[in-house]
Amino acid sequence: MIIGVPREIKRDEYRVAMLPVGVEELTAAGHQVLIEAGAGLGSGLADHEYLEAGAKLVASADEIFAAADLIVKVKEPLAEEWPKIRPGQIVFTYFHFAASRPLTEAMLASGSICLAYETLRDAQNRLPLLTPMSEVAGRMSIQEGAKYLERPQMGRGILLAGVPGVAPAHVTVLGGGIVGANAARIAAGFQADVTILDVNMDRLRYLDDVMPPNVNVLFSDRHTIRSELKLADLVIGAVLIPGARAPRLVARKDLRFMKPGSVLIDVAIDQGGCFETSRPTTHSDPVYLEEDVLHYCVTNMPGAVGRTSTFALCNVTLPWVAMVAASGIEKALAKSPPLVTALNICEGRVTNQAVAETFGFAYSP
Ligand SMILES: NC(=O)C1=CN([C@@H]2O[C@H](COP(=O)(O)OP(=O)(O)OC[C@H]3O[C@@H](n4cnc5c(N)ncnc54)[C@H](O)[C@@H]3O)[C@@H](O)[C@H]2O)C=CC1
Ligand SMILES: CC(=O)C(=O)O
Repeated sequence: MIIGVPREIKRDEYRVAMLPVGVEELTAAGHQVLIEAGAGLGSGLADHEYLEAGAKLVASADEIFAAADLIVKVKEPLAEEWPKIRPGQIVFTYFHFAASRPLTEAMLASGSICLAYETLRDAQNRLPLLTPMSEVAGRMSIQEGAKYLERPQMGRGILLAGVPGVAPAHVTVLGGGIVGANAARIAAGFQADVTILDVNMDRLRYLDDVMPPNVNVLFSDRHTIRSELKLADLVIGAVLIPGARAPRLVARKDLRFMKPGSVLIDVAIDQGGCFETSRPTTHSDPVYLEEDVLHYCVTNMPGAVGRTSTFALCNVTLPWVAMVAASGIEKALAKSPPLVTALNICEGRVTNQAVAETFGFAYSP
């Protein structure tokens, strides 16, 4: 199979979808890997490392999209990439379809086969291709939150840890999954006073067992969220209903409960965001004020720490790329139930129920 790895073109995206070791493994298995020149530079991976591993370096994304049977990417295809995607071409990447009707319509029209990292579920019901980036974003959310709580960054001038005689910050984490648990652990390490809210009681019991003593867990409902907003200096939005648009847990009118200069980090923005006032931002221009509350809504947080994130992502994606390349898409889907859960769009049909329901499209199981 011909596998193509284009350079990511999303703003401030420094990840690449394949490591040189991946190229070596795939070429040893008889496949050809095309990589766009410079694709790895943001992650500190030079072209010659890919060449030495057996890749063919190509000058433009056009050549990759024209030749490859399987495109392996990091972020969702952007509008300028849509016309390059061909009927029957397999595209394996983060899509987050529920956050974008235009992207969903474009991929339906392309006739391509869209495998989304973020919905692939393993036999234990986990999301193994989302997890590493959620670990990165969860940990990063606290370092970004700490920075934007500083007064020169428009925050309320709060040190997460406090000092002897002055209380630490209160950090509220909405959603206690991978992002939430990683955020809570880092915030707790900073000595902040942390609360995690979730609707899954088993998850709350687990978090209660494993988290340090400065982390409390609460059931997530409207009243508890409102009480937390009154206390919080920093709120992390980390809820997920796989495939679906993120539930809106905080309305604009709820922001009046918050202290001016407090900070919201909406990690769930890639699925549309869990605050009514969230809108996507970039690493170059990450924050804005709404109702005196600072919002940080970067859709590709791990992109800023490209080297860490590229290794973490490629470690988990390579076996799936290798499987699709070895078997072809039909056989791979037939033998791998997890791969079926990654299939969101197939040659003009929506094959993920949550995506179909989000936009009112017919669902083709
Ligand atoms: N902005 C970015 O760069 C990145 C964003 N993400 C996003 O972060 C989000 C969270 O991802 P994960 O932690 O991996 O998901 P996860 O599935 O591990 O955790 C989500 C948690 O939300 C909980 N939840 C659902 N509805 C809730 C509600 N109404 N109230 C409270 N909790 C609720 C679930 O029970 C679950 O524990 C996803 O949208 C993911 O795509 C992940 C990585 C990078
Ligand atoms: C999960 C995701 O969309 C990202 O890592 O950018």
